[in-house]
Order: sequence, then structure tokens, then C-alpha cells
Amino acid sequence: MALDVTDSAGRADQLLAGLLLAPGRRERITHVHRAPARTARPADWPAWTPPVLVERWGACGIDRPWAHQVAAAEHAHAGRSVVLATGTASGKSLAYLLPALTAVLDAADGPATACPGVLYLSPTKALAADQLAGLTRLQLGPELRPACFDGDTPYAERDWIRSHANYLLTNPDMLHRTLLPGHARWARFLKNLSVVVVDECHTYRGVFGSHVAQVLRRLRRVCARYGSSPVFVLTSATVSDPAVSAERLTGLPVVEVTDDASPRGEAAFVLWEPPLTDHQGEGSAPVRRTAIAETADLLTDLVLNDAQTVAFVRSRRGAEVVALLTRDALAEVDPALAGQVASYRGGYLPEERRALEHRLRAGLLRGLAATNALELGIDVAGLDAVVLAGYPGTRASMWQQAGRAGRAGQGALAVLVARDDPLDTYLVHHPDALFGRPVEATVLDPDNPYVLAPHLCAAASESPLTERDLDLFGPTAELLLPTLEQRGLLRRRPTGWFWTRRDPASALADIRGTGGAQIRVCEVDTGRLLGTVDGAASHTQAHTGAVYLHQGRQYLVRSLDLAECVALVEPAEPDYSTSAREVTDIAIVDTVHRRPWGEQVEVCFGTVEVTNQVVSYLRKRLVTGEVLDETPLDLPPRHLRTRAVWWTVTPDAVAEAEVEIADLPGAAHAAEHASIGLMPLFATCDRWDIGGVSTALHPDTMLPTVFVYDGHPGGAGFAERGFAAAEQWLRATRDAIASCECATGCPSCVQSPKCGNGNNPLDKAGAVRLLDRVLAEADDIETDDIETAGTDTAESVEFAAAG
Ligand SMILES: Nc1ncnc2c1ncn2[C@@H]1O[C@H](COP(=O)(O)OP(=O)(O)OP(=O)(O)O)[C@@H](O)[C@H]1O
Repeated sequence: MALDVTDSAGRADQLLAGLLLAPGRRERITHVHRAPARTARPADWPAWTPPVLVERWGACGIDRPWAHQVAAAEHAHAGRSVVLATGTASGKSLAYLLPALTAVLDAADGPATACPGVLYLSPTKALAADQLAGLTRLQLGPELRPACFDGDTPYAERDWIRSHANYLLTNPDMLHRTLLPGHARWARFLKNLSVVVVDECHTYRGVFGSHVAQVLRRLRRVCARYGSSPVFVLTSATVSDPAVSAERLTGLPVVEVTDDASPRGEAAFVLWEPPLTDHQGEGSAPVRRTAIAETADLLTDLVLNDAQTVAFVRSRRGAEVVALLTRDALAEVDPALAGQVASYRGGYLPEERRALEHRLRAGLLRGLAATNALELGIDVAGLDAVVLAGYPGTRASMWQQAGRAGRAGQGALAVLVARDDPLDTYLVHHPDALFGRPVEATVLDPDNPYVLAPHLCAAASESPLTERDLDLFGPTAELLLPTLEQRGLLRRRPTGWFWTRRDPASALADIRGTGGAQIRVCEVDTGRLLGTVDGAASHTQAHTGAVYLHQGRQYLVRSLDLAECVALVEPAEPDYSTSAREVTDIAIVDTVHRRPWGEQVEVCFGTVEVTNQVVSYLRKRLVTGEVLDETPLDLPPRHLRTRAVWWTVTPDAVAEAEVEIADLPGAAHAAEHASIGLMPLFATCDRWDIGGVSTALHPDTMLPTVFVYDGHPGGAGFAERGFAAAEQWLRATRDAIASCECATGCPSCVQSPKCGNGNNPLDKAGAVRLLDRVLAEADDIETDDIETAGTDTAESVEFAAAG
């Protein structure tokens, strides 16, 4: 594309011009989106603001609040729960600190036992630590007693926190596992709880969000027991329908504030497509240069250009590799700079992460390759540029990551580097799908019986459940209670439902849905613990033969022992990466909704039983992506009862689409892969959160069928969104396949990185014709046309301790 950036003097354009100096770079840009600068709209401090706060914030350079900060603070001060949905770095912290600290300081002269308390919830420990540092800087004296309470808090400090803290910074996990089950020990704090801050509330989505919604209901119930009724303040830079989402999350009426009055520097957001290479992938398909290699090049150039840059990489492994390649490249030019580049991801020890955050803030690190563990709200000032190695899965996440650059009103550059997959390819060629559109709806289903059942047990163990509590937990609660009684988990007595066991009920709910026990990753010779991997992820990431990376060092997994929950690794220097392959079977348990599209096509939504097995892994050259070989694995199958969307098509329609019977498996398979790739455009999910199966004849439908299912027990709401937006979703799928420049299918359109059948068979042209036929009589779903057929799954719920 024609691009003239040289005559503009802005910082973003200077950096972009620097990137374009290398040959062949200009052609890789598919679009530049520009966000103009915005001037600030300040307001007066509310009359009720304690003078000490005005003075302390003034000392930090904040002379007047911005209008949106005052609007949100006034709502909270008046007792109305509020969600503040304004851009990254728009000062959302001050908006909740103002009413929260006012409540604490106003009561400072009263009795210590009645001092109002603030509960601050953040999805990550790092964000809570960042907030605590900000509170401490305000130096408000002994009236404010803030404390972080998370898994890293030493036991010796916990007693002090319970007895004295009046500003508790914690996370939903601690609330669920420690604070609520042990509420009697926290009675002082809960009785006086006046403000609950739910920071970065858009992160509470899918299964995790549904669990958090129930944890918040349990919190409200316990508070009511102690006589308190806290106001909720929620924040997010990237949530659509803020009030609706916040109401679903808290179960309370919530007002929204969305008019952003903070200043912003000019920003450029560049879409970037790596070139095709001469290498051949599976089935001799062309291979694009990897987003990892391309990102490492951009990070190198930006660091050389004196731009402090964070590269966001989707996988932990990818973050390590980008840091490694960047350091190598810088070492050739300026060895001192190589030492100023690092990687950051979950799974590092807390002290390692804190040290990296500190070096980044202090400007000692010039380049960082990070996973989204760094994404949320950590106040990193002065970032000049952000590179996104692959679309992070949602527009919400994309804006969060891009928003790390250009804080405090500077100009900034963001570059999205497309990975070799259908969604990324579609997006860099359809900028309208990214810019000028609201972020996607937060998918949340607190009524999912798999989610609700363990929280009902937990609530009963916190205080017996009564009829009056049922409203709080929603209509599914009443349906579930008889099942929980039958299973012997709850017992009904005249005064309510009681938890019957001695073990903690909260252990029934794995709120992060991490899929079972953590696997410890240990060095074989020294026994040193390097980190941990989730149980469910261990089959794909820590199988025997996998390449595992930690702090830039590579290891090979020598063995994975699922019974002992340990993977033994040894240091190694392979020049390849590994990717696991899995095969999947699916059976329909219950069809909840059916939607015919004419006579020949039907789209359905319901409950399915999925059997998944990792069967092999591929070795791929690190930088080129070339496939070296495939090695079989012997891992047990995993079973999952979940929700799926599926479509069927009759043999007549297949014939009308001019797809031969012999080509049907390849056409359906290609359509399935691409539709999984495109689903994140419609539901807030990641392609790894969902899976698919396609078959030319499914035993339950007796028709050619393509399924896409939620990869979480009980479902996560993604398949349901796919069903609701089926026409747009399948149309985008069809367009993504048709517009890919390859001849017969490649990773940018119909190949899938985790296909257990080696991406075979795949028929790209057949998929387009099949989808054209499927869509021929499609129309937008009207609720009235949806036939609700099945029963819900309340009776079939199974979870951890129920079996
Ligand atoms: N009214 C104001 N005037 C000037 N600076 C302000 C004002 N309010 C906040 N700031 C500054 O703006 C920066 C960003 O604030 P903060 O981190 O609270 O933003 P945020 O909206 O919470 O960001 P994120 O979306 O990353 O969580 C901070 O350095 C803060 O000191």
C-alpha cells in the first residue's frame, strides 16, 4: 500500500519510518489506523473530598480530576454501584480511590471497630501489588492500613491483616478459597465493608467469569449476614455494554460512566502481514514467516531506535523465543542492549516477576517479550511502542495491550503482526473488523449448572442456604438443590440446606477451570522446580519430547508422569519447537435449540460428550515453521461434557454444492477448521478454548455434520454465541477461506495447528462451495424461530467430588 510517513514529525510516525528502512518491509503493511489526539476535560473535586487527598494527589501531579472520574466517584459516594468504562490510562484508579479512601478517612475519628473497609479485587497478583505500591506512595498515615492478601502472603502476616487491614487487595481465588469459607475470622472486616472494587472487570468472562459472578453473590450474602451492603465499583477499558455486563457479574443494578475526559496523544496502529516463504508445510502448503520471527525483528529495530517496547506474544513459549531471538540479534550490534531485553510470563516465581516489573518501570529494560500476564493495568509509564505477535483473540485484549504504549499523553506506535492462521489473515485484510467497532460482548453464564452447583455447596457451608437465598443465585439454583441432596452433598433440614461433609466445599469449584492438578516441571539432574503447568495443558505442553522454555533457556521434557503430577526436563538447545496433535470424538447428549435454514440445513445448539486424546507431536523449525517430523504419543483420553453448536446438511444439498461424496470429508473438515479460527470474532474466546469435529456421516444426526464445542465442562457460552450469530460467523468463515491467496489451503485459512489428523483431508474449494450452500437460505436468527427442544443439564451435572 502507498504509505507516506516521512513528512510527519509525530513520535509514532518516526518509529514506523524507522521500521520501514529494512528492504521489503513496506509491502507487509496492510493498513494503518490513526487515532487522533484528544484534549483533557477537567472537573472540580467533589465538595466531600478530604483536603488531604487533594493535597496528596496534587503532590503526584494531579491538580484536578477529569470529568469521568468525578462522575463515577459521585455515583459510588451516593451508594450507587457503578461501572467506569473509559480508555487505558484514563485514571480509573483515582475514580474508585476517591470514594473508597474518603469512606476510610471520614471515619478515622470514629471507633476502630467501625472503620469502613475497602475490598479491591484484581484478576492478577501483579496488578494488586501495583495498586498497593500506589496507595503506599500516597502516605496517608495510620488511618489507611492497606494489605495485599494472596497466595504469596506469609502466614505470619495474615493475622495482622485480619485484625487491622481496612483496604484489602486480593483476588477472586482468595475470596473463594479462604476469605468466604473462613468468614467468621474476617467478621470485623466484612461487617464494615463499604466499597468493593472490581478492577479490569472484562477479564471475568467465560467459565472463570461465571465462577466469579457466583463468588460475588456469595460475598454479598455473607456481608448481608454481618449487616453490611457494600457498593460495587467496576472498571474496564474494554468492555461492551458495561452496565449489562456489570449487572450480570454482580447481580446488582449498576450505572455506567463511559464518556472519557482524559487526554490522549496521537497513535498509529499498523496491521502487518509477514511474507510467504519458500518453505513447505504440511501437504506442501506454502508457509508464511512466523509472527514470532517477525516480532523479534521489529522488537530488535525498535530497541535500537531507543523505543521502549513490549512485544505481546500469545504463548509462554513464544515469549521466551522472541526474547531469545531479539537478544541474539542485538548482541551482534550492541551487546549492552542485549542485556536490556527479557521475557515475562505466568509460571515464573513471584519475585522474578516483581523484579522484571521494577526494571521495566525504571527504564532499565528496553524490550520485553511478555504474555498477557503483563497485560492488565500495570502502570508502565513511557512505553513508546507495542508489538502484538498475533491477534490476541479479542478486540478487548488487543486494545488493552496496545494501550500500554503512549501513556501520559505521548504519541505511540502499535503493530499487530498476523500469525499464519485464518483469523489473523482475515483481520489484517479486513481492518473494519477491528477498528471502529465496539469490543465484543462479555460472555458470561452464571447459571451454568456446572458452575453454580459447587458454589451452592460452598454457600451452604458458609451458612445454611434458605429459600430466601434462592433469588440471589438465580433460577437454576432451585433445580439443582434436589440433585445435590440426592448426591449426599447437601442435607435439607427445617432451617435450610446444610453442607454434609467435613472437607471444604470450596474445593469443588476450580474457578480458573485449569483442568485438574498442576503439573510440576522439575530439572532432572538437580530436582529444581522450574515452574508449573495446568493439568489439562500438560498433555499438549509438557508431554514427553516437548520443548519447554523457562527464562530464555530451553529444556526437553524427558518424561511426563501424570500420576505423580511431575514432568522431568533437561536443559537442551534444540532448533525446533514442538506442537501437540489431538483427535476428538463427539456424541450428542441433548439438543436444546434447533434452527432450520430452509429444508436442507439445520443449525443446532446443545449438550455433547467429547472425548479428546493427544496422539502425537510435530517438530517444527523455530524460525521458518518448516515441519521436521511427527512422533506418536501414548497419553490417555480425556472426557468432557460440554455445549456445542453444530450444523447439518443433507446429501441433496451437498450434491447441489457440487461437492462429490469422496470430497465431502475434506470440505467439511476445512470448513470446521476455519470456523474455529473465526469464532473468536463473535464470542470472547480463544481458538484454544474451543474445539471442533467434522464428519461426513455422524451417528447421532445421520447426516454430514460440523461441530464446534466449548472446551470447558458444562460449556462457557462460546458455542451459544456461535449459534446466536451463526449466519455472520459462517459467512466470515466462508470469506476468510475464499480470500486467502494460497491455492489449496494453508495455515492462514483451513489448516489447524492442533489437528490430530495431520490436516488431512482438507478441500479448500469444496469448503467454500459447501458453505455457500449452507448459507444460501440463512437469515438472522429471530428468537421466535428457535425451537427449544431439550431439557437442561441440571440433572446431569457432575463435578469434582460428586462421583
Ligand atoms: N486527573 C488526572 N490528571 C492527571 N493525571 C492523572 C489524573 N488521573 C490519573 N492520572 C494519571 O494517569 C495515569 C494512569 O492512571 P491509571 O493507571 O489509574 O489509569 P487506568 O485507567 O487505571 O489505566 P488501566 O486501563 O491501564 O488500568 C497515572 O499515572 C495517574 O497518575
